[in-house]
Amino acid sequence: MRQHLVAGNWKMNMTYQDGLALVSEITNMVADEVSGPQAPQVVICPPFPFLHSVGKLLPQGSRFYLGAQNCHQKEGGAFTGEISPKMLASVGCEYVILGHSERRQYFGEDDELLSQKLKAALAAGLTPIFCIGESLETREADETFDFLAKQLKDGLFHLSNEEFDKVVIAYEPIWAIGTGRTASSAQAQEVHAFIREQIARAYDAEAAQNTTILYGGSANAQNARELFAQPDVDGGLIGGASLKSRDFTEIIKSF
Ligand SMILES: O=C[C@H](O)COP(=O)(O)O
Repeated sequence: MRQHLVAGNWKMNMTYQDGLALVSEITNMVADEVSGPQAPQVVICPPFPFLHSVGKLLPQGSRFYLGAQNCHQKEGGAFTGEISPKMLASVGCEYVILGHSERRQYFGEDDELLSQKLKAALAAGLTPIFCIGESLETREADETFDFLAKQLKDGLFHLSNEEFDKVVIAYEPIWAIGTGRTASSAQAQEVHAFIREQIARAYDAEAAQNTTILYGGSANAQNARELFAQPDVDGGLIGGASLKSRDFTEIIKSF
């Protein structure tokens, strides 16, 4: 179901102690300052070792949810060092980020592997936050829309209607991630509207309207309000600014 949503992706940052302190600050600030029908769901995505403890700090029945940054494609077995979707669900995770450009770039995750991960995550009852986004080279070559259409088709549109219904999409232009160079609100809106068009073609108009589509890439307390005001931008996948309680809370308040 389409909804306002802000997810904080901590990536490989924070110690356990700092992470728990951050979550306590955020939950307290949000409880005091955030309310109303426009207020988003908030997903906290810490590193694996912190998941269980962070989950315990999230108030039950509140707007907060726990998410992971990745998962393996199998339910279990001899895969040393890996974490299955079932394990994530068992520690209270409800979301998992998949297809982040850092996973694609540094860990060689391709559409075939991501398809398997998506299926596995859905089978375990997790909501995937599936990331797509073009490089600067692709944008400058004026190939953004072809590139994104292919990422959607190969990465996501193999899902059944019922499966697709449970997926959140995050548009993250690679050139904007961690660079301080945010996509303009017009650029974000243009791509988000394009994504909805592609969903309508692959599924139907209702699916397109019901999909939650987040923007990610140097979103911060200063630019979130304008980004979230765009008709097809439903929220954000936040990296750097999710590591500071005041900044993250301001972003959560930006609807
Ligand atoms: O997952 C989050 C994105 O990669 C955005 O990161 P950023 O906000 O640090 O640019």
